[in-house]
Amino acid sequence: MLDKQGNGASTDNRDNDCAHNTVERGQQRFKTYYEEQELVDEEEWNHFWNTLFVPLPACFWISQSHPSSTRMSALCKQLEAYFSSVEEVDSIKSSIPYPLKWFPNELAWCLNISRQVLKRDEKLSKLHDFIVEQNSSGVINRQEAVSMLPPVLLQVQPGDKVLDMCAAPGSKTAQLLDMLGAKNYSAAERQVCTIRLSKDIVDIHESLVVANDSNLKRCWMLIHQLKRFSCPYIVITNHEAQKFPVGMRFNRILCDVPCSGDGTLRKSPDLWKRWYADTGMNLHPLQLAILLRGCDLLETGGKLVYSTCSLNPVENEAVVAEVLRRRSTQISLINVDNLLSNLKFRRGLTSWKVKNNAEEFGFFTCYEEVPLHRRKKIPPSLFPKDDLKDLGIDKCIRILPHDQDTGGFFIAMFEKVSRDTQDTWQKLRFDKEKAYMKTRRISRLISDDPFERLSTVNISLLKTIAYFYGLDEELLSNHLMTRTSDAGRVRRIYYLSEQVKSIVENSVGNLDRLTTDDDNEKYPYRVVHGGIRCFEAVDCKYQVECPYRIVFEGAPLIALRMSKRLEYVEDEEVWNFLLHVKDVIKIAEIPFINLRTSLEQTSPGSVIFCFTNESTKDYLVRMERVG
Ligand SMILES: C[S@@+](CC[C@H](N)C(=O)[O-])C[C@H]1O[C@@H](n2cnc3c(N)ncnc32)[C@H](O)[C@@H]1O
Repeated sequence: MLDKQGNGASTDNRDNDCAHNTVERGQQRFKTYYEEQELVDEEEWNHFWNTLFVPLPACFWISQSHPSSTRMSALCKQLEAYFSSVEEVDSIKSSIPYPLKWFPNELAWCLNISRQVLKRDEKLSKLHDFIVEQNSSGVINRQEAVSMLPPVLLQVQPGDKVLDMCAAPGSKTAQLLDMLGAKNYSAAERQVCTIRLSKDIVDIHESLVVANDSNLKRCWMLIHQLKRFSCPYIVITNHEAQKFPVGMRFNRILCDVPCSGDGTLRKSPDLWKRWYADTGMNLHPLQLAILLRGCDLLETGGKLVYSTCSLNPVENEAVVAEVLRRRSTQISLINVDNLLSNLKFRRGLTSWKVKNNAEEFGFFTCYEEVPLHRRKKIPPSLFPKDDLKDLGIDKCIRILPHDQDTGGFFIAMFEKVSRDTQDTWQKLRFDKEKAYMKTRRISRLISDDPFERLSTVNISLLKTIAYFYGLDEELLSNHLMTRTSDAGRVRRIYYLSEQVKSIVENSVGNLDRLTTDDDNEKYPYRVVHGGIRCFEAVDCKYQVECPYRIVFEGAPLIALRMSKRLEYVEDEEVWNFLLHVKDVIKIAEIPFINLRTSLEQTSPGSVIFCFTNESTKDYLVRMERVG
């Protein structure tokens, strides 16, 4: 291993220790590369370098959409005060929580202690258990501090159309959904089937969040991560972001591209042995293509955040500068200083060198130095040019690990200042047609069950549900969809907002119904998931009028519109009683006469109780009468 000064430190078994050697070589490559880039001043180097070997503090953000968020914020402040007053125990003293000053409303906190120590130190076991519990119940979300920055900058508002181009595993999408006001239901709430009746869910339908990732398995991770937000306006798509279908425009785009990730070396020291300058260079064309497509998908006046957890200028400034050149009349960089007061950051670099991989310690300073036979692999866009100041590259920001005890990160924020030029538009149309033809060819290979309107697949089922729950037939007809065209095989029924519906109706599975010459912007999306599940089939052993129950996620949305099987309850005792019902209870054993009578008069199927008492207001309980 290198010592903290970056010199080779000898260990007795070094020659035999292959793993150590590979780590050491990675560290040496990193050191040579970034010293050459003059990422930090010479006198700062040791501080920067040493920090890379210190584990990261544990950080989390508090979900503002969670009913316990106010309580949690207050608790963090109390903990801060309490820990500050404890004197004798070092591990406790050093774990004083502190709020991230740049995060709005003091909703993000760090403990001055790594996750590993928090796990191991017995004195901190209660704190550790508490954090794990709060994390699994969705009140807090553990995330590296710098990785919380892009959603903070995007400042999404209800009504926004948001695209997260490389979204998996979804920590930033979760933050975006939380900011949009999507309701976040805790595991505990799920267990007891209690949910908040959220009136604003009606008003936020106009929002749209498309979470995309090119890796299908990681799209499934996205579904898992995001399902705690009961949200009719989310779509998860599976595209290479650089080829994301053009047509629909977004006013907020997150472009958190795949990168070499050397800003995460503190969290994942394993990366040292895989650290090569080539990684960043090889990713540069993909990052450039994704960002270009992002800019093309942006509405005029819309904002896009480009981010990487890499320190490497070829993945950062070089990509941003090239996009500014190629879309010079349409986009510009935004100065983020005012949005991030209290955050220490460095301005975008205006000079860097490109690694010459033919030589161990060689660098090119300009494109002209690249031999002709290697120019195919080393594009000119990797190099700094004289125009960087004019392009405003200093508006990009780089967060260095030693400045405030974080990981490394890079961010550039763009605004679309004018519409696409005719040229860009022609090219996009061409891309679109190519994508359409290609998707047509491969569509038979994709086992993608298309979304179908329930009204088309099985209108009598729709009518049964509408009648049974007292729901408006027209509303259901407009929003309910299922993923089969076989009337007899409908198991899950989803509620999709208008915009989500229009996306899924343009999906690969519906390809045969699309045409490219349609001015209505038809293009095939590959939809993995959309909207919110509301009903599912039950295989009943007893007689039911409607064999479809209301599922947990969809209940707040559906309950608001039900005129049957919905009871308002004031008595707080009933609430406490229902919370503690385990599994099945006999109606005759219910100690509350009103509740008992009401259930006796209700036929089998889902029933929803809404609570009106001050302390339980806006919560509801979903129960099944099973016989
Ligand atoms: C840096 S991670 C994104 C992290 C994510 N934004 C979050 O906060 O949880 C990059 C993601 O990009 C995906 N990816 C890689 N190449 C892609 C491409 N061409 N188009 C879209 N996604 C891609 C990877 O599967 C990976 O999930």
